[in-house]
Amino acid sequence: MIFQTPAEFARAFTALPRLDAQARAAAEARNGQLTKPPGALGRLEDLALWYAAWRGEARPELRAPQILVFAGNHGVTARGVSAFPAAVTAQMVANFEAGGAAINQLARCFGASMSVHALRLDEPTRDFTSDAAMTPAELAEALSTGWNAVDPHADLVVTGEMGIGNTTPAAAIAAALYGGDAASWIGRGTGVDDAGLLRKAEVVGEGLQRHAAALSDPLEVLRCLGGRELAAMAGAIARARSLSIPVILDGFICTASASVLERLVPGALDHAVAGHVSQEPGHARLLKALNKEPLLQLGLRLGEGTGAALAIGVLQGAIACHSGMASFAEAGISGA
Ligand SMILES: Cc1cc2ncn([C@H]3O[C@H](COP(=O)(O)O)[C@@H](O)[C@H]3O)c2cc1C
Ligand SMILES: O=C(O)c1cccnc1
Repeated sequence: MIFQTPAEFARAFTALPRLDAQARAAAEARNGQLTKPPGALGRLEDLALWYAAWRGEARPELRAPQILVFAGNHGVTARGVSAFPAAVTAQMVANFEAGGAAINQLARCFGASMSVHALRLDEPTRDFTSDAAMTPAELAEALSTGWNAVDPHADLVVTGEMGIGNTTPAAAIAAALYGGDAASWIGRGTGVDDAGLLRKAEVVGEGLQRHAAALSDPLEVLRCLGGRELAAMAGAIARARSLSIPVILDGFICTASASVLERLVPGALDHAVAGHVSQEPGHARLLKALNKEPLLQLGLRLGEGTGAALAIGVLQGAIACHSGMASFAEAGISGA
């Protein structure tokens, strides 16, 4: 599907499939019989039930996790908002393709397929303090790239990103969607110093002011303040929902992209869990706003999908226990 306009995307992202309540009930009944004290596997139990409900199976398996890494460049880097030069985005894409990045190692660890999608790296989005980051056609193209990248046969999707400067648009999107001043949503990203932090707050504040009239529409928030890789992540997460494929969200940037969908259609992220909470201070705040409890807290501040990839391991464990354990009756074990 190629969306010509953001409105076409919005039309495709309506009448979303719901979780399978029957499968969930059957999975819950099964969970109650397994050879452990009730609730002893803690959040792993909730995780297995969530996965079963979205896969429509009482005893699901996780066979084909798909990691999608989207890359984009940002005009706002001219404002000195990152500790690294914009050229690093393309250099890291080459590193992903050569298998040398953190996400490559984690994808291999957890048996996930991984693909990298560079979005017009030689055409950075416009600096959002002076102009909308993208035209409607550019936004539609990036949403389409993400939408089409999802393998309909995948049974789990993780979206990651690479884009020097992109903690700044992520903060701007979060502020536009959930309110609060710019300073409360920014963080050090790749490691900017105190002066860099002040610049980021200023830049986000200017962007919010510049586009104030447009910010009641979530797709306009994404178009005016976002970036191509953020839009592609939103497109992929939306497509996964339309296919009832569960999603693990990564860090601040991924979660900011996903928030656009939740604002567009309340409940749009019911098929998604938060893989981790990153060091970027806005991330914990955004997860609270979305009412999502992160699975891991490891002090990561990398992106690329790394935190979500690690959480694939947790989900694998949850599903292995749920679907593989014996019941009390099968094992001949006495109940409480
Ligand atoms: C070598 C390198 C690899 C990365 N992988 C992810 N990021 C992360 O850092 C960037 C966001 O931080 P900021 O807004 O401060 O630029 C994004 O590219 C993100 O994916 C990286 C950054 C660098 C330098
Ligand atoms: O939370 C994230 O995803 C993140 C934080 C810092 C840099 N890159 C990504």
